[in-house]
Amino acid sequence: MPGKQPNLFAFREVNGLATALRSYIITCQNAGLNRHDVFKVAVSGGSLPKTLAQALLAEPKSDEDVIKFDKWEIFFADERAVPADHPDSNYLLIKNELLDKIPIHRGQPIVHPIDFEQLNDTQELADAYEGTLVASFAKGDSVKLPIFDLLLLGAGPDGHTCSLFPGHPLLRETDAWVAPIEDSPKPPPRRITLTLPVVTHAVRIAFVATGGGKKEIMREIFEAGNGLPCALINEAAGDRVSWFTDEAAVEGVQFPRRSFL
Ligand SMILES: O=C(O)[C@H](O)[C@@H](O)[C@H](O)[C@H](O)COP(=O)(O)O
Repeated sequence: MPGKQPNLFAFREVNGLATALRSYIITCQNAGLNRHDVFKVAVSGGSLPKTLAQALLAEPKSDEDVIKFDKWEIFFADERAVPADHPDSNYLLIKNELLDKIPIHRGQPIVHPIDFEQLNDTQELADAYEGTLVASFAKGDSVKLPIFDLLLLGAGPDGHTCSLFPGHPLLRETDAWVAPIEDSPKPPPRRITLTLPVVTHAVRIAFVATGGGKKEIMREIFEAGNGLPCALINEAAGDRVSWFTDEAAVEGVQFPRRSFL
């Protein structure tokens, strides 16, 4: 892998992973607040929201260990083409796991769901969500790409992340910030997703991948690459990428682990 390598952290248990993830997110949050007095983060679905909730809802251990939700602006890395109250909705998942359990004062944190109730056409929906990103990240200026402070992503057993699937033409998208997909190999087929250039442009990108079911694809991502979406992100963003895994997920993976300080 050329250039700087991603950080691979492997924890014995998800508890240790969640503690480290909390501390990593606070570091990213504080950097975002220093930069622009807001923390702009995008999240995806799968098992991530549950681990995220475990990390973020934990009791603070010190005065520095503070999650400033009132400064957060939360976006979605991808979404399925279903209403926000549908069981397949990533928004519903994160709402149930996390948002309903944190204090919301005066509309803070700001949450930007992708709501298929308003528009059912995936291209129109992608354009509308891109408009949401433009309003937040560009503010009237011409900006080539949005810069998220942090993306919190999962890794599928086929090496997909967001709704960017292996071998899919969407991986070659260079202009759009948000794109529709009508033929996702993982159901449901209709979705919208952040594009690869947006993902790799983020200040920090964190993947959470746990369980022995991930070890084959983790080997492929870290040892061969094979153009898998997760590997493309590792290659493009290098040490801006951090993988939070458990030992089961990286058993046999030939790639140096870093210790989490
Ligand atoms: O939209 C989806 O289909 C899921 O959100 C999916 O992208 C998920 O994030 C990965 O498959 C990892 O899932 P796990 O973390 O549950 O393994």
